[in-house]
Amino acid sequence: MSGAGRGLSEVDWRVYAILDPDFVKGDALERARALMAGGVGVLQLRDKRGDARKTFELGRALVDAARDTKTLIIINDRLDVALAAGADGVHLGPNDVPVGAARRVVGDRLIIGASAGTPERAAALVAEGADYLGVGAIFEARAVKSDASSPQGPELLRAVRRQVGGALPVVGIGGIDVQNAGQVAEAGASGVAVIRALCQADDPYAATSQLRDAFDAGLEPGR
Ligand SMILES: Cc1ncc(COP(=O)(O)OP(=O)(O)O)c(N)n1
Ligand SMILES: Cc1nc(C(=O)O)sc1CCOP(=O)(O)O
Ligand SMILES: [Mg+2]
Repeated sequence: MSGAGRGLSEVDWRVYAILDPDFVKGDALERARALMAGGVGVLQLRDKRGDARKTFELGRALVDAARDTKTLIIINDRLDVALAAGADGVHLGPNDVPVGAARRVVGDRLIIGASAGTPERAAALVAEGADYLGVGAIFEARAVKSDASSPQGPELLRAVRRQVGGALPVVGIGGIDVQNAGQVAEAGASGVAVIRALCQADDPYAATSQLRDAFDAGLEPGR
């Protein structure tokens, strides 16, 4: 059960927005509100340059803004900030607190997401207690994350699904947009995690539903 009382099975993973203040056009909180109105199921705060206080303050504002919505709020990297801000969860990568250690501290109080770049890593993270996986880089993403892997293509998602089965949500990440979201759905992902496609869209509300439609189209049989 998440910090806000929502169970994992109630979450709509199809559009997972990552709000990164370094890439947001305009005001971050205003954009977050538009994304929530557009129906993003998950919104991650990825604040790579803010200090803990600044991330806490924006995180807290996002938690307040999400209160009467179905959007889950996740904090990137910082377990302490996720707990203090009352977020639903934390997303942990290879340079963050290990998933198993985080799980021992928070039990079921937080959803714990983790980054997997290979099927083997995905299996290890599931064993450590991850609730969902972010898998990438699917397409080119080094303009946003300088240490992202070279593009692995949707085949990486297929390989991760073969390894971990359907037991937990798996979102693709890296260079995903309305043009290629369908390929990510076809490869077995539960959703698409995106920065530029939503942080830089002129109309974030419309962009959210376009991305969801593109993802859904990839799920249609015989496509
Ligand atoms: C949903 C999702 N998947 C992967 C990542 C990447 O996390 P990480 O590898 O820790 O890299 P940074 O984003 O912290 O630079 C993510 N943030 N979200
Ligand atoms: C934060 C992040 N993680 C990645 C990974 O491969 O783990 S790629 C990436 C950047 C995603 O930004 P955009 O949607 O604009 O490509
Ligand atoms: Mg990280």
